[in-house]
Amino acid sequence: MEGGVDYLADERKKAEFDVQQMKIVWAGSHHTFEISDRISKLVANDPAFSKDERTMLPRKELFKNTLRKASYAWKRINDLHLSEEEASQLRFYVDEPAFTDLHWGMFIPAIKGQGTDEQQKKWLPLAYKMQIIGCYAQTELGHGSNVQGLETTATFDPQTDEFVIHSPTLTSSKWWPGGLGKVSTHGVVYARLITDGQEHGIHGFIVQLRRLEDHRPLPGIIIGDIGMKFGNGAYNTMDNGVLRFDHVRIPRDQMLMRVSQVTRDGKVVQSDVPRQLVYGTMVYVRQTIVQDASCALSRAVCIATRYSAVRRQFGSHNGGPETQVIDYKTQQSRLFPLLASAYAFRFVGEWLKWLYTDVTQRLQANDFSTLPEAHACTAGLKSLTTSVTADGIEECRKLCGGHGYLCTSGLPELFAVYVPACTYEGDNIVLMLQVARILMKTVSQLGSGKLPVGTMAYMGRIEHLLQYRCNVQKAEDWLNPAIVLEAFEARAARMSVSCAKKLSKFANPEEGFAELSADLVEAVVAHCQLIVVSKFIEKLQQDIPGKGVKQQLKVLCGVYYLFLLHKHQGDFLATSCVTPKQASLANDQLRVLYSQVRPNAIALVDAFNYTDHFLGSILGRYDGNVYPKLYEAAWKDPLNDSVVPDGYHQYIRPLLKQQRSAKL
Ligand SMILES: CC/C=C\C/C=C\C/C=C\C/C=C\CCC(=O)SCCNC(=O)CCNC(=O)[C@H](O)C(C)(C)COP(=O)(O)OP(=O)(O)OC[C@H]1O[C@@H](n2cnc3c(N)ncnc32)[C@H](O)[C@@H]1OP(=O)(O)O
Ligand SMILES: Cc1cc2nc3c(=O)[nH]c(=O)nc-3n(C[C@H](O)[C@H](O)[C@H](O)COP(=O)(O)OP(=O)(O)OC[C@H]3O[C@@H](n4cnc5c(N)ncnc54)[C@H](O)[C@@H]3O)c2cc1C
Repeated sequence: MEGGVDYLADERKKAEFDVQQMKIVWAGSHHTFEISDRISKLVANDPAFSKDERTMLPRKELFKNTLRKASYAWKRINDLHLSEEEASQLRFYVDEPAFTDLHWGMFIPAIKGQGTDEQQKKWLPLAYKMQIIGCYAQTELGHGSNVQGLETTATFDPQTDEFVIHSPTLTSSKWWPGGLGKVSTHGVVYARLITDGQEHGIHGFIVQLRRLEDHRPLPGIIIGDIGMKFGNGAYNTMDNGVLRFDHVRIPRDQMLMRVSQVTRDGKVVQSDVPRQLVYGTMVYVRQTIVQDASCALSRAVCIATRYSAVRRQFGSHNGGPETQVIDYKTQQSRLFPLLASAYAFRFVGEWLKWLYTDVTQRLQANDFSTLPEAHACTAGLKSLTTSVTADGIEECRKLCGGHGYLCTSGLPELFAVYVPACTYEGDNIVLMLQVARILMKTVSQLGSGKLPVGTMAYMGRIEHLLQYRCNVQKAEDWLNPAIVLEAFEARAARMSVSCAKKLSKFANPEEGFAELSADLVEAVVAHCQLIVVSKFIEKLQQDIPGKGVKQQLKVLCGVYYLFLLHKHQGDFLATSCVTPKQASLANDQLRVLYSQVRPNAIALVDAFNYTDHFLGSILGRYDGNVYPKLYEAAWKDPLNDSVVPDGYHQYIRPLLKQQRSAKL
């Protein structure tokens, strides 16, 4: 709290659990809580990281300001000798998309994942010290989703032992890479490998783009920013770029050679690692995006929940206070499922991080068996969580009524920054269709004796799930996790099997897949929701200390799955996983759970431990002092710098004068 009156104090007193312990559950551990708490305050208390005017700055100023912040952040990281974990938290709490995200988040991971030991030894120290700044240059003007369709070429020249990087067409121009437009000195550039006139698929190459002396593009390189993007401030702090190559030469050892090598005489040698590792950086980032989803959604929910407790409309009796809008059942039924989803995504993100770490360790030991599971889970969960989060932020804006539309609510910028997550790192539909292929393959192999593993393991009980009948008889039965899991498993399995049956009727499976793709996406959604529900339930099986903490999480878990059951009851009914009566009981139980969330709502968002700086929202202020601050902020708008606006004499006065003379 920043001092002064706490207008939400009464709300905080209603909490039935230990908020401090919940903060630790949210953070993941005492250790991560301590770091994120300390670093978020460090950033919040430093005026150099202020975000106040961000939505009002013209692009050039905005961008320069981002450069200033990034350079200052780097200075603080070094001055304070921050660890890698602390440094990454600092960049997170600075809360401004910048070239550094791509440098640390994709360029370095690409070299780590696809470079040989020797290449890592050469390039990583330079990147870690930021003596070079890198981006991830994959997408082109003509192709993003279809990576195999990229047109940039990397042709081996045996005479000079070099690759010639070239953009043969306009559509082969690299287009979108963050950090490329104005900052990066280097890029991991994805191009079509050609040796001896033969094509060998897409590979990554480290290419220097700008001179280190004066930042000018190297010969043969055309480079710039692709222009303004959606929203004020928002993602416009990022220099997403365009890049063309005119026969640019790089040494042979700058092809990332963990997956395939090109020998001195131009032979392509495949390692024993699968080709899909070329896509490994995307798997890594998709996993981080799931964790980011819980951050973005929790942030919007925190704003909407606090404001809903402050805002009052209607319902005054005998001159008493009006009703807090959070007490309206409709408000609760829109807000609390999002609150529950924020927690659900936190836990599934935690699990996915574990899965990714496990897969990485296995890969290092040349065990590639869990790669398809990692691909399916990261692709599916990235799609599910970003879609729900983007829609959820917009719902939170609506939950804040008119004031939610003001930039000072923080919600418009949050939405504008967040919404491309549905597209970048793989368009959500394209990724869901990847999962659909894996689901269909799993179903088709069920009779072969090959047991499905990991998150698909439930398919191994297909006979049982096809015969399953839900035995809920009263509303409280829906609080039994075993019953819930079976209902979600049966729904997902039946939807997949139904698609597989339809698919088998097509003579050409590819045509069938295309024809049924909308149904397949629905089956994937059911499968991914099952994963999130099951990971939430698994979390509840852990030892969770703190008075009332586990109980609150149980309530939120119930809200999460019963809301899904209610929203998708069409699926559950159509697959006969529940009866209309059972669906109605689920909804009755959901209402009971909403009333249990209500007294704890403010404490549940306090548990995110967000500073007012990070939230960047007057409506979401910790102290709930909304109206005076909204009023104050309005006067800070540049439009209010003068009482009579610029342009009055040119445009308003002649207009008014003309109307007066017309009347006369
Ligand atoms: C503050 C934040 C901090 C850190 C985070 C940093 C940054 C994140 C923040 C913001 C993000 C900012 C920018 C985003 C950057 C980008 O957007 S980079 C560009 C991303 N581009 C994409 O995601 C492209 C999407 N397309 C694809 O992935 C592929 O083209 C495709 C998978 C859709 C299709 O590829 P194909 O080669 O045609 O494959 P296929 O024939 O369908 O499949 C062949 C087999 O390979 C398997 N497979 C596919 N992908 C993967 C993978 N990634 N990993 C493992 N395996 C994979 C597939 O299952 C097939 O397997 P089979 O067994 O059936 O052969
Ligand atoms: C803010 C932002 C930052 C980015 N940063 C980077 C970066 O740093 N580096 C980089 O390389 N790239 C970056 N990208 C590019 C991004 O990865 C691509 O835009 C993304 O992968 C989607 O590809 P696309 O643009 O080709 O979409 P398209 O594939 O053209 O999608 C258009 C529509 O077609 C549909 N569609 C496409 N294929 C299919 C199919 N097979 N079946 C059904 N429907 C289909 C999609 O669902 C979508 O509705 C960034 C993009 C954005 C918006």
